[in-house]
Amino acid sequence: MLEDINTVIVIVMDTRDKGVFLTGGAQGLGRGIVVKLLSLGAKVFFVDVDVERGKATQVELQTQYGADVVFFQPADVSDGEQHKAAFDAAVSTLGAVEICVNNAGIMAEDKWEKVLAVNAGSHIRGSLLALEHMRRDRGGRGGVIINVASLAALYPKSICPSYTASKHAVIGFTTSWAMNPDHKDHGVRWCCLCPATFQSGMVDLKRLGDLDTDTIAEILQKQGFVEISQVVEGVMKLMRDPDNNGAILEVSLEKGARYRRRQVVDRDGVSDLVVVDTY
Ligand SMILES: NC(=O)C1=CN([C@@H]2O[C@H](COP(=O)(O)OP(=O)(O)OC[C@H]3O[C@@H](n4cnc5c(N)ncnc54)[C@H](O)[C@@H]3O)[C@@H](O)[C@H]2O)C=CC1
Ligand SMILES: CCCCCC(=O)/C=C/[C@H]1C=CC(=O)[C@@H]1CCCCCCC(=O)O
Repeated sequence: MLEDINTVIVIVMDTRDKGVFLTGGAQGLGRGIVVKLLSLGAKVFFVDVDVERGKATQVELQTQYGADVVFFQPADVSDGEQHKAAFDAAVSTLGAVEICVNNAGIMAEDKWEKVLAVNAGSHIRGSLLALEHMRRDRGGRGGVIINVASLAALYPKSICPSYTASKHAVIGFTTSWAMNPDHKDHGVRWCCLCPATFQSGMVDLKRLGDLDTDTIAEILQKQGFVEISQVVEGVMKLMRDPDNNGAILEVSLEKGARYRRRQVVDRDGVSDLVVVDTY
């Protein structure tokens, strides 16, 4: 029992008064993460391209948690200027950003350039903005960057190749920065989240382009959905676990939350990174 109480205290202290910047917070997983962080005492600045839904979410959450702890700014994060302006506004509003969650994403195989710009481009830009601001060797406070990828980042998915490519890019970028030789001086942890399918605005078969929606609906029905609350807990685990720089956390219905390790192996004198199983 005492152990349980201590655990709760550690979690609360970890996020209380921390400044959070999150993309795609108006609905779905992003909104779930915002709500959880507010309930743990963090201050959250979120952006979304869906202005109406973003404003409604802000009003609802300000009523529940207070007008001085949650802020919304409309921004299309596939546009570099809008994204940077929003990040800068978050820093001046919150004082500092210590947690950055790059979450905004789309599934639209008939618009592959947009898919890459949002799912990969905005995660890369958001991470670089956050690193520059957070890094201790340049006067920042350190922090954690969480990039929302997908199980589709770890396997090929024949029904959504562009989406899958965008998510593979997120893993490659995030784990590469985690291996930076100056990482300890930066004081910034790099993490990836790889959830299985969950019910959200994205699971709208009309948005998958020309694909056979009946087949996909059948696959999804058979696979089942992980709960958003389980995925949010995965994000909290990534934030809390102190020694998980470079972590890839998978969250699935069958296996729950489990880390996947990438390891450096030496094959014939050539160093290589491979995904190995869980720990
Ligand atoms: N729903 C699922 O089954 C899974 C989703 N994911 C990932 O989780 C993340 C969140 O997705 P969901 O909550 O499912 O989707 P969602 O569609 O419910 O929410 C995504 C939010 O991102 C916003 N957004 C989209 N493009 C944007 C842009 N250019 N600028 C700013 N905001 C933008 C949307 O307006 C929306 O509010 C995405 O990165 C997605 O790829 C990962 C695995 C499974
Ligand atoms: C097990 C695949 C995990 C992919 C999860 C994801 O990032 C996106 C999920 C979906 C969003 C809208 C959809 O319709 C999604 C499902 C498409 C993936 C179906 C995978 C079927 C397969 O295993 O090949």
